[in-house]
Amino acid sequence: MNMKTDDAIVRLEDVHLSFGQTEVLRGIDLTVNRGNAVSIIGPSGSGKSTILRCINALVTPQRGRITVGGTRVDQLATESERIALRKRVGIVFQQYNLFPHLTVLDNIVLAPTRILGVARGEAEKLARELLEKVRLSEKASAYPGQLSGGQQQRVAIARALAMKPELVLFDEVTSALDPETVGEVLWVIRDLIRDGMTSILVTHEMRFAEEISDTVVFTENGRIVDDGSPEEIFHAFDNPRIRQFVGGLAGGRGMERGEGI
Ligand SMILES: Nc1ncnc2c1ncn2[C@@H]1O[C@H](COP(=O)(O)OP(=O)(O)OP(=O)(O)O)[C@@H](O)[C@H]1O
Repeated sequence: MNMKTDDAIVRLEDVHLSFGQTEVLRGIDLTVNRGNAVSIIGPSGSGKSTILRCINALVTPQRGRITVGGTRVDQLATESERIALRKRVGIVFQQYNLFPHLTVLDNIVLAPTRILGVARGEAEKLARELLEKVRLSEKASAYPGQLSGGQQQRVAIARALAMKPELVLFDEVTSALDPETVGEVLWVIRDLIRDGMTSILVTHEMRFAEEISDTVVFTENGRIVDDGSPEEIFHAFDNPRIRQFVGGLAGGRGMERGEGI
């Protein structure tokens, strides 16, 4: 059992964000406590990925407050402040973006040595521990092109963890994978969450979200229209929109992308 505590590590308050004329976030309030896992679900284009990008200072909202571990993310003024934040907040994307000319080990060692100034030997030791954690010890000397999509994504997760982040954001990390490699990536994430890693996940994998989340948040049209325990969101079905959305996903993979909703 994880040690769950009540202290918030992430807090979004009335966050509004537009790209040009398009209002993408329309007043998001979200609190994530240390050691918890929060899944964000909802139709395509509802703003899920944008919420993660706000937390990681990849985009800046026009209105509202975002706090990560005491830092006002919405007020970061310089790129070096944003980089400092990103050392503490890992993010894993749908596309793994590993360096193809570097071995798996070197991909993981790169950021701790270059950005944090960790000694090579120490960074390598941690990288090997992380490879064990993501069940890829035997691939340390391989190049990304020699790995399956699922294996590359697990390396990308190890790379994020090598920075020893306070929390990790997972942005649809299995959406680009072959169905047979999705499970191995989800197992790794589940292990991390069980170990107490604070995590926010945008996912279309409903069963996974149900299994691993402390809280599930449902977004639509840039708003959080419901949130609660997995039991409340997936089974109580007070909200007909969620019932329709989750029910629709049972219809096939196309529906998982939110099509036809
Ligand atoms: N950089 C950008 N410039 C302009 N519009 C953007 C940008 N990023 C996202 N959008 C738009 O913002 C809206 C929300 O996008 P977002 O990726 O957050 O949705 P999502 O809920 O994660 O969708 P999906 O499940 O399809 O990934 C979409 O209409 C998208 O086209």
